Amino acid sequence: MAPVPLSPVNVGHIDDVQELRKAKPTKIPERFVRDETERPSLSTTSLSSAYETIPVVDLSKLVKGSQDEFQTEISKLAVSCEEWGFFQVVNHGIDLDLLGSIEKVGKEFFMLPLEEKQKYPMAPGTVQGYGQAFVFSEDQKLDWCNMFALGVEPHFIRVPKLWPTKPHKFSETVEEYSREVRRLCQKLLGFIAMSLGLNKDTFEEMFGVAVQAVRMNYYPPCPRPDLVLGLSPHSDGSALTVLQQGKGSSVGLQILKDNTWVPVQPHPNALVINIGDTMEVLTNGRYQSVEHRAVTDKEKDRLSIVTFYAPSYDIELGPIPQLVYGDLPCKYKRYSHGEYSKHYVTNKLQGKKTLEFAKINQTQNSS
Ligand SMILES: O=C(O)CCC(=O)C(=O)O
Ligand SMILES: [Fe+2]
Repeated sequence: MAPVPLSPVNVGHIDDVQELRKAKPTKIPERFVRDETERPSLSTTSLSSAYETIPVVDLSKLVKGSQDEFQTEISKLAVSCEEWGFFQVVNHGIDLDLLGSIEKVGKEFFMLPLEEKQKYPMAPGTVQGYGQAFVFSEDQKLDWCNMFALGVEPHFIRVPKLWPTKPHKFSETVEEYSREVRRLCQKLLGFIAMSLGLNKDTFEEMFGVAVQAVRMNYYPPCPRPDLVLGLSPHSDGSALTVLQQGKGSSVGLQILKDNTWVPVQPHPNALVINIGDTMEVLTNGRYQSVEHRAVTDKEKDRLSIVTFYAPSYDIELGPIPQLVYGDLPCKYKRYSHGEYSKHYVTNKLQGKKTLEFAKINQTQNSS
């Protein structure tokens, strides 16, 4: 969430999705209706939950398991990162009451009257505050989602006037939650480094004071879930993302695996972790970010609370030398996360297109 200069972007009128729903339109407004190829049609969605479920990693076995348990779990972590780019983590060490509290204040925020939420507006072309991010033109399709996002760490990325005073305890819960999630990211990065045969501190040492942002996505029920998307397909610009799904909400997150959209079944008390574009670059493509999207439900609403964790904006990074070897060419260039973040937040969500920014043209590279 790099601070982006305000540019005069003409995004046209963006309907607030909760207000739209209250008005009960007989037809979904055209700006939300996806072209046929983009609709969440059943043909491209896996229905077989039996074997198509993302792996579950037990963090307690990595932190304090026996040597055998550690080995089994670290191999599972490696397979999860390499083959799925996604996993769910259980026994993650974050107090379940805190997960309940952030969900509660998040929901309460979205239930506030529109005028109250609009005290924290997301200006066109920016990504913090209440509104819809990643909208850059009048003819761009809109997601069936209201968002509220905050830069959290380091402090200079915070925009204090966007931190809500209502609901009571919102801001202090975000603080406490973010502290715990930061610790979790640090632990996970240590084990991810080990799963690659690297020193445990590799990422923490490279990252400097890591950038952390939180985004809450609220998806109201939609009368025509077959026509709209809750969130457009994208990969995250982060190194790691931690996603919490509201308890009892509909299944909304889908990930693209072998050209099929696989739904992520919420696992009780687990957090969903995914590899972001930055990790793909640092591992020279060994752990790749994976395209994902959110779909909506006819009856149920859904809240997701998403934390993005990334290196400091000003440190130049590139593929880790130990992961560029043999005849494996270096596939990505060096740049700072600030540069990437600026590129990411000034483009619409479009699958993995944003990562083209980082790729080295292989023909050029080998000549
Ligand atoms: O709501 C979800 O499950 C997906 C959210 C997401 O991918 C994001 O905020 O980057
Ligand atoms: Fe995402």
